Amino acid sequence: MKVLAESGFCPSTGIYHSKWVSPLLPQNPYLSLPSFLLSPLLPKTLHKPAFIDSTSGDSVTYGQLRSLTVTAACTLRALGVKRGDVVLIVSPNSLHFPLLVLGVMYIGAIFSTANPLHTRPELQAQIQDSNPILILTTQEHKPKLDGLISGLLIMVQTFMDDVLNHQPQHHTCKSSKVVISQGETAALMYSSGTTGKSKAVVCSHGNLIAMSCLLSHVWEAQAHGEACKDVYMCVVPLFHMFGLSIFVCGVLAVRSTVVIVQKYSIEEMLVAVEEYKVTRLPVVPPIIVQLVRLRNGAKGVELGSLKEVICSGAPLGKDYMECFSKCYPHVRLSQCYGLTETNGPITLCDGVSGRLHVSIGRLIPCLEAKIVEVQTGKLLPPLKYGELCVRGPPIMQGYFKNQEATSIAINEEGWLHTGDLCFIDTCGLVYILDRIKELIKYKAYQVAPAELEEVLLSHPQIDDAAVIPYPDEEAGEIPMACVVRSEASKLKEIEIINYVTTKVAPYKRVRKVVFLESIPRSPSGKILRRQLRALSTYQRLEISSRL
Ligand SMILES: CC(C)(COP(=O)(O)OP(=O)(O)OC[C@H]1O[C@@H](n2cnc3c(N)ncnc32)[C@H](O)[C@@H]1OP(=O)(O)O)[C@@H](O)C(=O)NCCC(=O)NCCSC(=O)/C=C/c1ccc(O)cc1
Repeated sequence: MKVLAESGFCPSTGIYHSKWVSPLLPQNPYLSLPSFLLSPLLPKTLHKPAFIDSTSGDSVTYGQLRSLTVTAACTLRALGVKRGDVVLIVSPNSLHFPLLVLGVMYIGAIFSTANPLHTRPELQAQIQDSNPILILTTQEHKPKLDGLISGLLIMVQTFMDDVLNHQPQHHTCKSSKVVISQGETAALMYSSGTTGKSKAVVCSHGNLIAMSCLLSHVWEAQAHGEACKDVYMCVVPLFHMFGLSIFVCGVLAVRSTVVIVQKYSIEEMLVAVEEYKVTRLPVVPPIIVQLVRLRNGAKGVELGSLKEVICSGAPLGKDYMECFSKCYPHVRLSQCYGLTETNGPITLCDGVSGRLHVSIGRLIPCLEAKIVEVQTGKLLPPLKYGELCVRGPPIMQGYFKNQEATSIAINEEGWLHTGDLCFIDTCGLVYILDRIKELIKYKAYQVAPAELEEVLLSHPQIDDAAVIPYPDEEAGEIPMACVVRSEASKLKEIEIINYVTTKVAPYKRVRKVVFLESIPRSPSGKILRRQLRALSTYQRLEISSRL
């Protein structure tokens, strides 16, 4: 088997291999994510802050994180949470969030999250699917959850008060430590996948341990063994995989510090970057857009400590990349790419510079990729584009209780379909051209058209509907509804927008409507989304010619 050194492509198998030497992943089959991340702590790490709250300045050191994880685990046990039980967290970012993740996983329970902006019916659907025994939430979000669960509903603050009050007893808890195998489920993280409604991704301890090791391997190489000196800022949600993988798996593995921002605003972020001398800032494209606008608005932001801004979660326009580099010449802008289904980033820009930053980087160690021609299934060599499929240790176990969706996403050989149209160049750099999957990305949040179509069809005056992405400078894309009104209906755009608004989380709102005679469908009834997207392009041309 001959692998081409530059691209990592093997012509005889059609597989692309990571160019990184694979680090040895932990071989012990009985290892949990918390034990892997926190067991061996050097004396100098014990007193180093792992997490800092940007507003209050409160912090949790690595030593405290370890002991509080054990106490949180004991407190959960005392509440009746057992191995295999699901614990759902409905909370925005906070200093306690990572501790809750680790505490739940420490006793072999399963950690799950929901966006706190979800409506009561959206939360109810998720609760019915994962059946949590305990929900931890905040006062603000409690009313939406009251009565939805037969188990316990506890405030994060109350839970934390309990944890902090019981700390001295943690030795008794330690003695009852559970032996957890790498194959056990650690988390259920919801994702729309390539099609349909939200589904729970089953993440094993082994998946998350692999992600931690692989991120740490690349970051250490990039920082010449001094990755612990970096200070990260967390402005993206920890309840999604992008945030969770970077700020819990990656950062703890390299023993860096994370400054957590509870509620994002560009002003708060910039003040905190300066105050805490942040060096690496993972963001999503709308934040880059805001940073560029701010600089163009001549506000004096220097971001002197910042070395790298890492953008992911949705496509970043080339123009904005160029503007950003002009506005902030001392800051390297790089991209990375991953899915909830890959448990975090699977490509990283490891120091690429110049024009190459339009690439999403190279495959992380231990990852294999294929570029598959969509029509024929043929495997393609460098510079030819097709669907990116990936295989390796961080790839999910499957979708929870959903064999059908799992077998569509992952084939028998373990290849995950990403639903993204990509090519890999002769140097092994990966580029995304387009999305084959149905997803819409509003501010890098996933919006599943099928979910909004169901809401639209529930309106008595709507006969048929389809939802497609419509480009938007600030949000990346907005959901646009194509609607067929029932006969004699005079339903207006604003009425439809308001109707959907009452039923879904704010980021899923339909923000534009067009009325059609019919929705183009295949003979089997499938919406022909490409045709509709062409129509949306036509609409834009029409609008701009009228301006
Ligand atoms: C920081 C952002 C960019 C901006 O925040 P924002 O502008 O303050 O707004 P929000 O997003 O918090 O809120 C959305 C909407 O809800 C509204 N909202 C707010 N709270 C309220 C309220 N209490 N009442 C009613 N309305 C409200 C808010 O005003 C806003 O409305 P609008 O202005 O119309 O957009 C935020 O959108 C954000 O964090 N986006 C990132 C999302 C994200 O993490 N995506 C990744 C998903 S996981 C995944 O798919 C991939 C995994 C992955 C893995 C590895 C990788 O490398 C890459 C990816």
